[in-house]
Amino acid sequence: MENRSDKKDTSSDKRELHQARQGASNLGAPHLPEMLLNIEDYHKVAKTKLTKPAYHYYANGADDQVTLKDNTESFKDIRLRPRVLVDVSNINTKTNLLSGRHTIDFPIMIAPCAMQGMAWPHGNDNRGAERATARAAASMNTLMVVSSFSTTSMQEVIQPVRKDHPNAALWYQLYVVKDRKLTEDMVKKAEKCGYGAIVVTVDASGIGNREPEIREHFKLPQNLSLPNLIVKTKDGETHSDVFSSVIDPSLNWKDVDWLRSVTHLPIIVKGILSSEDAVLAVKHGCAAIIVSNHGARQLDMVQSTIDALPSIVDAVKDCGVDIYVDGGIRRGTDVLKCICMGAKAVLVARPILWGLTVDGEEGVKKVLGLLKKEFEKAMMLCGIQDVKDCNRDYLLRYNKYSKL
Ligand SMILES: Cc1cc2nc3c(=O)[nH]c(=O)nc-3n(C[C@H](O)[C@H](O)[C@H](O)COP(=O)(O)O)c2cc1C
Ligand SMILES: CC(C)CC(=O)C(=O)O
Repeated sequence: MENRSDKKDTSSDKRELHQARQGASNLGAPHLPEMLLNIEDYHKVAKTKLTKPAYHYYANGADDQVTLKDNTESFKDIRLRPRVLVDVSNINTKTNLLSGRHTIDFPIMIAPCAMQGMAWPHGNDNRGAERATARAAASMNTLMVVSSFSTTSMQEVIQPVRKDHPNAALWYQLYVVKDRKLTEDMVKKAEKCGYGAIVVTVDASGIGNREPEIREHFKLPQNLSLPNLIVKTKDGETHSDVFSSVIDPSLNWKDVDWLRSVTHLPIIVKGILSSEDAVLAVKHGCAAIIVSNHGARQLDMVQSTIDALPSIVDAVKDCGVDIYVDGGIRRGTDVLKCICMGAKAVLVARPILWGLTVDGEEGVKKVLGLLKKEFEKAMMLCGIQDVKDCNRDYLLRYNKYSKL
């Protein structure tokens, strides 16, 4: 059995949550919701609630998971260099994206995450998960990127959310599929239903070798589907089989030009790790780039994203494109380091999945709220009044005692 339940909150759900909290407390995790103080607390509780295959699909990285560890550990090699006696009675974290196309309250966005239905199998016919995430993002005044591999169709995510939050900011993440007509249809549909940009993922010509999920025989549960791709997995078929059969490994820079020709939406490339590719993205008219190693789920042994970020910023900072970064961000101080290094905003994936698993929309809101609060406190204690003032003078490379 893959899913815990497909019904609305009932007393058995509450019993389950109580048991999960008790289990979590045996694992050393806090059991009172108000004691979930940080992202790792949410992770511990989520682990007790998810099925083993789903947990391994969400949590793990590729091969020996060297980069997975680096993504979080590399933040520790950078230390903060605060300034004092600065008036920080009003901290401003409002951030403009894509030359003012969107304004978000704080520079932390939700990264595209496939198959959220396993984390929150509630709502109409199991289509509530991505909606819960989108509602949480909208009510916190930040942005969500919806995955091509979502378990709720792109229309069914955006339409109900926009009813309550007419300005909800959502972007659509695109996997370019071999069937270019379907790719074009997806892009046009995203444009029609109100998504604000197309985020094309470019680091997945094939799926990474994720051994823990293979060992656990991870498969999308039969009661879930991938409606954007018009795919329902067949018996015995894994998401990796689906991925290999639909994703186009011939994708190249000419396709980025083609994408720009079929939509008016800004194109953002996700999965850039070199300054050369960042420069190419600018040449091919992309509006923004996301420095990402796909949460270390694709190619192991690549650089952590916080280490890849500075040379990319240096290469394209004057070109008028936004630079975003994701990977291993778990604390407000991590966010501050990214912004001081030159990113406009960051994205988080796994923390959102942990919040969604623990308490649906409320859980995602709490996780976003935690990161926001930690970020504001880090700015305050660093003597930074406005996100626009973040720069590398606030950073030190630990052990090398040099400024970045
Ligand atoms: C379970 C899971 C599913 C993901 N699905 C997608 C996806 O559909 N498309 C995509 O571009 N990236 C996907 N990613 C990668 C994230 O968007 C992001 O790049 C990365 O996970 C950020 O690192 P973090 O999880 O450490 O925050 C996924 C990541 C996870 C953990
Ligand atoms: C279907 C998957 C390849 C989605 C994804 O990007 C991921 O699991 O990292």
